[in-house]
Amino acid sequence: MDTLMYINENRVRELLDWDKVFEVTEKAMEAVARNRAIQNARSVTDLNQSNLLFVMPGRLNDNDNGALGCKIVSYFPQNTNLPPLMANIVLMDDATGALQAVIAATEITAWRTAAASAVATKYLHNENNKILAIIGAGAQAKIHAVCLSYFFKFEEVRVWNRNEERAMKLVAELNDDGKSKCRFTACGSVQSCVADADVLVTTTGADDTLLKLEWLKQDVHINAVGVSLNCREIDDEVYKASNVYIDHWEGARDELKHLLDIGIQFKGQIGDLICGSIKPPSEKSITIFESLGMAVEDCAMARMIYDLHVEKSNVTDKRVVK
Ligand SMILES: NC(=O)C1=CN([C@@H]2O[C@H](COP(=O)(O)OP(=O)(O)OC[C@H]3O[C@@H](n4cnc5c(N)ncnc54)[C@H](O)[C@@H]3O)[C@@H](O)[C@H]2O)C=CC1
Ligand SMILES: O=C([O-])C1=[NH+]CCC1
Repeated sequence: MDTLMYINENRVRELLDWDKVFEVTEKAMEAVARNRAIQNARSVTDLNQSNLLFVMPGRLNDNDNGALGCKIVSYFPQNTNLPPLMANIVLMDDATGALQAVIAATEITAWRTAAASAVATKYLHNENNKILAIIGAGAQAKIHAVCLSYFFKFEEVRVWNRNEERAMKLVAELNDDGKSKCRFTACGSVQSCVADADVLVTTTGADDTLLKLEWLKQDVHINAVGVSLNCREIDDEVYKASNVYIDHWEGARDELKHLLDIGIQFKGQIGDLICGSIKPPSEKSITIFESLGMAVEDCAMARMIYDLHVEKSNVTDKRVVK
């Protein structure tokens, strides 16, 4: 009988660990700069100007984390009983292209996106990180609060959301969790949230501008995570005053045309910083990591989860479709 190996969200959650996810994500970002990754610009299907379908194929050439895979992500922002963003990865045998497993990737997407921001923060703003400001209070906001407070010594993590109640609910949850020593607070305005912030994360994908240059510290690092067809959550003046980094050129040329159109020249990929082929700015300046998300990060994560699952479950027959 044919059997399909499906690794579900609960099992994926059991196997995730921040140090490992950071290592795998950093290696995938580095592999992009070393030309050991294949990923074209992804396909983004506009279902109705709000709901989106992303198809993200990639291949990562790496002894430990190498993989061939394709992630399919749906983003239905109005979902209430289901997560707005849901994803699955089809993992294939690198040598033959045969199907190996289908892996639930909603958690993977959250974790590797936050880990990519942590990697970017490590290379662009590794010191004096006291205040973290997060714009938005959805899945990405929550996972960034958890991840960045795990890797950096923030004293305070502030959250702003257009619906303040949701921000208050999220910070109550984070404070109750007790895993982090820092204080989580909700703010009534974007301006009060970002004032004096050392690191900032934007997670709304809003098509109206939320973030103004005059509110920001002169050397704040921004992880710009929101992605939508018309994402404008950061004002053009902020980009013009900043050193802007990307995760991969193929995606940036396709999905960040609006920034190229206003004359922004990207300084390079985060992987280039990891390899040392480019250096972070020597002068005090605002830095932005314009995160789109990469298929090869998902390939690396899928390989990690598959290997851990097989090892820990004593799976003897690794073939999926017989
Ligand atoms: N860079 C990357 O690798 C990834 C980026 N994303 C993007 O991150 C964003 C957030 O994803 P999730 O947290 O899963 O979504 P979510 O739906 O759980 O959270 C979105 C948050 O943004 C707020 N928001 C939405 N529209 C807004 C507006 N016009 N003004 C102010 N606030 C607004 C919502 O109130 C909510 O707090 C999306 O744009 C998604 O496409 C998601 C996964 C990976
Ligand atoms: O990389 C990713 O998975 C996504 N980026 C934007 C929405 C989903």
